[in-house]
Amino acid sequence: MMSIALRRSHSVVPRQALAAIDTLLRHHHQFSSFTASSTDHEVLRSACHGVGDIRSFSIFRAPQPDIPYGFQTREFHAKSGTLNYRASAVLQAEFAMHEYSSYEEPAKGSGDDENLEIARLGISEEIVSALAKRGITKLFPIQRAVLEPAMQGRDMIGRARTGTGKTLAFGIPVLDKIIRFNAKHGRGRNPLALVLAPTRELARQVEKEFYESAPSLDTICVYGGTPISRQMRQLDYGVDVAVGTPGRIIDLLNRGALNLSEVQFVVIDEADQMLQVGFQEDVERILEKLPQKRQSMMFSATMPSWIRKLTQNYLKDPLSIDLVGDSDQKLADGISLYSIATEMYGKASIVGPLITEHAKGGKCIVFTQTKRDADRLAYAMARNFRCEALHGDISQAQRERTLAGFRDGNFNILVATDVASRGLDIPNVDLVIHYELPNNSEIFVHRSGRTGRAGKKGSAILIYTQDQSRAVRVIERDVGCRFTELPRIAVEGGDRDMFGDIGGGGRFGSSGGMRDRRDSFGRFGGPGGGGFGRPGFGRSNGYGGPSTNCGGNVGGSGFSRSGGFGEFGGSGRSSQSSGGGFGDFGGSGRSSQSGGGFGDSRSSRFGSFGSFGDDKDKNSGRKPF
Ligand SMILES: Nc1ncnc2c1ncn2[C@@H]1O[C@H](COP(=O)(O)OP(=O)(O)OP(=O)(O)O)[C@@H](O)[C@H]1O
Repeated sequence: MMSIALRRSHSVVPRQALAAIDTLLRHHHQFSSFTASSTDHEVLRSACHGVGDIRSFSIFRAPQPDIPYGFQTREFHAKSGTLNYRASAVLQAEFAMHEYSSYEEPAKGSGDDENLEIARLGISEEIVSALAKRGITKLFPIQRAVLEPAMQGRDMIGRARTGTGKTLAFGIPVLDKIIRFNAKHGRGRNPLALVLAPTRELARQVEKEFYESAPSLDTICVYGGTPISRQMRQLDYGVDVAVGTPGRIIDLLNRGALNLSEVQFVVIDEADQMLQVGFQEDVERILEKLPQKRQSMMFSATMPSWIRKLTQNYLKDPLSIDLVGDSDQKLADGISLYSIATEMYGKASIVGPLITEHAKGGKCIVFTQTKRDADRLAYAMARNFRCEALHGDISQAQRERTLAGFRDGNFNILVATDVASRGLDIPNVDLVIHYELPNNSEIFVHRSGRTGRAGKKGSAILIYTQDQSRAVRVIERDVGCRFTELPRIAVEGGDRDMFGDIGGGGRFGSSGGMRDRRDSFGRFGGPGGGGFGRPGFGRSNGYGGPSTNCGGNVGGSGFSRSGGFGEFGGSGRSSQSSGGGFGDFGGSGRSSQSGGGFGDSRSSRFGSFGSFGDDKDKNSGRKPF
């Protein structure tokens, strides 16, 4: 109880005081003799005596009618434990089930529209007004479909097109139930809801959406790459909803910082991506730790066997809500699709003109396959555009800054790997460019779905080379779409200057300059320095397999780079010592394409385009982000 009360002080208490609070929290086991009837004041006093330094807390103001001790306190559900936390998980779950089964859907209005009006659906006033402030007054179809069964406590597995509001589909019922529960039983320390997301960015976004929809609730977002101590402290203060990536959640469980015994709602968002990023085991371990009596909801774009297994093992009589179904069209309606053919060496050069013509000054995301490509392309484009790269090798803090900058319009072009392809909700992205074909049709749908969100319009352009035409047809078939073919764009500088138009190919061929870019671009035949034979490089069949990233070690001279390629020419293996750097593109081991070397890595991926529609990235076993 005390620690929860202290949590609220975070925003008003100076750092020294927080340090003292931390000390206090570390010693809170000493206060287990406090009775349920202790007032906050008594608790604090006793606590301060407990650590022998009441002066540390002189910043706490005298009790005021509504803000005792200068910070808000948290009311508790039940007076059960020594620390005055709410009742046991079992009891609570019983409360919850009882309570939620009493939810009655309001009488249906006469028109469809009325049934979508959020204010008329019996949802907590707090949520209704928070959503209204954000301009959200009517439910989207997936939200309408989920609301009633979710309010009745049904487990479910849901699916809907990108950008159609899945987060609020599960968010509204979960938040509403917690608000009702807290109103009746007071608030507790351990989370009542747990949301698992496959990426940090997605977790943050879900938490933001939750927080903005029910500001009175305490939400926490936990993920790796950020100090765990802060998250532990926040958990100690008490939360209503925990959102996070499975890895960090396991870490917090192992440290005893996260107690899932009171979780009543669990949501697995983007469940199939959990599989792709290798979180299966963690997800299952977490699910094992949850109380049996709970409501489970899962959202997944596809149903690979692991998801089916999860559904069978962890969901009770789940309802399937599928707003995509076998419908041919898998993309949201507002997205116009274009394709454009180019030579491999000309790809980078046409990105600029495409952006100028189709994004019209608005936001654009360019998707590459590899982190290195994202860096190189962003670097090259930065000459003419405000643009940044986003991928998994960039530190978490920088990733967050980059996303915030993109959201806020500080720059308009994001060059990203598939780390940004799923779930990210960035308002008003006008254009998505598939600089390289995605590994499969699902990824195509997710990447394209970064535009045309929430009923808005947008465009997606797929850049392909002639020998990838078949793969383009496969996407059309799988996604149920048809690309409008754009006229080819003439590439200035011919095949010797693939980055010429956007970044100045000459720069990258030289041996000076930035390490990363220097070797990358030099390798690929920038006129200033690389210039080794594209054809030879292009025809290097059979490289690939478990390649390691060695580009950074390659020196600036064309000689060493071309030496590297020699290594790749048919060795089937790249290694750090080979000096080639081609390993960055860790392809499938099937390069069928001749032409620019840069292109080879990609063509290698799509040499195996038969993997379209599969669950897994079959290309290299490496994650693209
Ligand atoms: N009922 C609504 N009215 C207006 N806007 C909404 C509504 N519901 C959600 N939105 C907005 O629509 C956008 C897309 O929602 P969300 O990110 O939940 O989509 P999604 O279906 O999860 O997409 P993805 O499949 O790409 O993850 C968000 O900006 C969200 O705030």
